[in-house]
Amino acid sequence: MSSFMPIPSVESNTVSPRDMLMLRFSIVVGGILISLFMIGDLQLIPPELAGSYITSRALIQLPILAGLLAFTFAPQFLRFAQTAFLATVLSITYANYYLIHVAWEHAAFSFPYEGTLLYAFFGFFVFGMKFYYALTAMLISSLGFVGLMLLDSVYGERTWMNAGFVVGSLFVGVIGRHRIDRLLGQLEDANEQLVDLSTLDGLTELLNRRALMSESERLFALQRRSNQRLAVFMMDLDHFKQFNDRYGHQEGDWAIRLHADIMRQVFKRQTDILGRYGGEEFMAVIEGEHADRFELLASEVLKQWQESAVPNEDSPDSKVLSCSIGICQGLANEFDSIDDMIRRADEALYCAKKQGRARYVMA
Ligand SMILES: Nc1nc2c(ncn2[C@@H]2O[C@H](COP(=O)(O)OP(=O)(O)OP(=O)(O)O)[C@@H](O)[C@H]2O)c(=O)[nH]1
Repeated sequence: MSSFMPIPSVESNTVSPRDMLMLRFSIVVGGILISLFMIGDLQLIPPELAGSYITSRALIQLPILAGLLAFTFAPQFLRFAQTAFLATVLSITYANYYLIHVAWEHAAFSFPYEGTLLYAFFGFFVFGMKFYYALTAMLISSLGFVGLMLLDSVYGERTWMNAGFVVGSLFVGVIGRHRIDRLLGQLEDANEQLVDLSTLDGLTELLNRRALMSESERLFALQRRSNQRLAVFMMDLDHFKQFNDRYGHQEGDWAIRLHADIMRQVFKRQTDILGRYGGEEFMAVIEGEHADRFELLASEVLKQWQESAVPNEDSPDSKVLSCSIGICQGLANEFDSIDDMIRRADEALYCAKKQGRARYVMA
C-alpha cells in the first residue's frame, strides 16, 4: 500500500526526462572532449601517425559514443544502460590502447596513457556505472594496459611506474564508485522510511488519515471516469472505552492492531485502500462489481471478531469485543465526492451503533 518513491537516477533504473537529458548532454560533452583532444594531439604527434590517430578517434571512438547516444532513445535502454556504459568505456579504452600500440610500433612515440583514466572515470562518475560494472571495467582496462606494457615498453624506464599509476587510479575510482553506491542505497532506504513515516499509521501500519484520504480520492476519481462501483466501509470498535478502562491502554492498542490484521485478512486485493481514520475508527475503500460482495466482506469482518472472542467484560451489550460497520456503496457517479460517500458511510455506522452494534448497515 505504501507507494515507494525511488530517487530518480540512471543508477536506480528509474529516470526522469531531465536525467535522460543530462545523460545525453554528458555523452555529447564526451564527444566534444574527444574532438578537442584531436585538435591538440594532431599538433603533437609525428605526422606519420595522423592516419591511425584519426581512424581511432574519429572513426572508432566518436561513432561508439554516437551509438551510445542513439541507444539512449531505444525503449530497452534503461534495462541495458549499465551494459551499454561498460561496453562503451571498454571499447573506447581499447581503441586508445590500439593507438598507443601503433604510435609506439610505427613511430616509437610514447602516446599518453591519461585517456584510459579519463574514459574510466567518465563512465564511473558521469554515466553513473554501478559498482560491479565499474569493477569489471577496471579489471579489463587494467589487464589490457598491463598486457600492452608487456608488449611494448612505451614509457621506457617509467613504463611500470605508469602502469602502476593507471591500475592504482582505476582502483581508487572503483572504491569511489562503491562509496557512492552505498550512500545512494542508504539514501533510498531513508527515502523509503520517510515515505512510510509520512503515509503509514505507526500503531497499525495501515494508511494514516492523510494518505487514506488522498488514496481514496484517487480511487474515487478513477472509478468516476468509467462510472464503476466502489464502496466505503467505516468501522468502529464497540464500547472500546470500557475495554480500555478495564484492560488498560496497551491491551487497547493490541485490539486496535488486531482489527487492522482482520482488515488485512478480509480486504486482500492489491487495490483495496485500508486506513486508520482516527482513534478506534477505520476505513476501507474498495472497488467491486456487486453490492453482495461488500456485504460478504462486512460479514467476514464481524465473523472474525466473533471468532477472536476477545473479552470485554464491562461492555453493556455482549461480553466480547466487536465492531460496527457502516457501508456506502454504488456507482461513482451517484456521489458528489469521496467525502459524500464517507459521510453516508458514517451515518450508516451510526445506525449500526444505534441498532445494537456488532453489525453492519448499508447506507
Ligand atoms: N488504547 C487505545 N485507545 C484509543 C486509541 N485511540 C482512541 N482510543 C480510545 O478509544 C475510546 C473511544 O471511546 P468512544 O468514542 O466513547 O467510543 P466507544 O467506547 O467505542 O463507544 P461506541 O463507539 O459508541 O461503541 C476512548 O476511550 C479512547 O481513549 C488508541 O490509539 N489506543
